[in-house]
Amino acid sequence: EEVLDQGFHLVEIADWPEVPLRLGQVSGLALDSNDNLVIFHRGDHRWGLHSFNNQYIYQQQSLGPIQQSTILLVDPTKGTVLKASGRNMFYLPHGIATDENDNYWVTDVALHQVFKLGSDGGDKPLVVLGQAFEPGSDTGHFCQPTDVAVDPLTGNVYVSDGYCNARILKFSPDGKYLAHWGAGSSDRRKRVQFRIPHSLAFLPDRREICVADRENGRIQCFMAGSGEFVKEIKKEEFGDEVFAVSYAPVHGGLIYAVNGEPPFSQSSPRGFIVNYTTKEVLDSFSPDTQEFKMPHDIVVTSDGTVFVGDAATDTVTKFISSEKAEHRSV
Ligand SMILES: O=C(N[C@@H](O)C(=O)O)c1ccccc1
Repeated sequence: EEVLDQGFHLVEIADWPEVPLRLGQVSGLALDSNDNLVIFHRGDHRWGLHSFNNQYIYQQQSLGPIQQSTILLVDPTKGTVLKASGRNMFYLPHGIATDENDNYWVTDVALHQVFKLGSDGGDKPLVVLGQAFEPGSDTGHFCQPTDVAVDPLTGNVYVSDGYCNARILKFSPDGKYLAHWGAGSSDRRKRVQFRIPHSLAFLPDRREICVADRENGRIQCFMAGSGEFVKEIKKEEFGDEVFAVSYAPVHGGLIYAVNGEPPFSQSSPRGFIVNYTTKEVLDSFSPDTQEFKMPHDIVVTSDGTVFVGDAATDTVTKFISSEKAEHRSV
């Protein structure tokens, strides 16, 4: 029978960007207050099997920081670079988020640090959290922190920490430690043992923070104020790993996610749109031109345009809903 088409089917815009962006590993994506795309990439640095020793100490410090601009502000329609920054600061970029004033919050897994950068593109950070190149698990250290999300109402900052910790921390807008939960959670009822909390999404209409609990192949959502567990979204379609999560406060709340390559890679990773309330998978999508290899972050604009950054193909792919695609002037 004709499946009710709620217009959630996403199709790739193959002619975006108009000019190649010459990216390194794309680790993080964000949107600014004008729905411009922010890309956080690794230039000529790559995260490989020998990047860290077994104490999580970065082994390539001698390479120095990435000399290319690691933060690109990109026009969502053309793909042209509006502003480039983040030179000579980072070693292994990972997550990025914007706050209400279009400041950037970023994480670097080699530095084990979190930075707040002014939107003027100045390279002197406004806030630095953690100790350079020093992994740790107290409130002044991170271990390969993966992402940041900002509560637009309070300005509070959430950090998912990380590959070698298993927790979410909460800071004030100026970087004061407020709370954390995760491994050893205070919420005994719902053990929240994360296995690589890899990506964060703030839900402004629900005042929740959701995390892509990567190796558990699930998304978990918590009350932003208390850290109290709210719900878990774990779908057969996700397979073993969920790499990133994003959210649109429309149609009752839509969760966007990308998964990891299934074992023995019989199929390629995909993007998913899930109804937050019913947990129903409304659509799954992948590029027509080049299959996803390691889709690493995903963002959705206010008009439903989706961007996915891939840390293995070094690309960003743009998708719009098929109904919009039909009306595109060619
Ligand atoms: O997960 C990994 N990488 C990606 O998430 C990333 O590049 O952020 C990774 C893990 C171990 C060794 C090498 C890479």
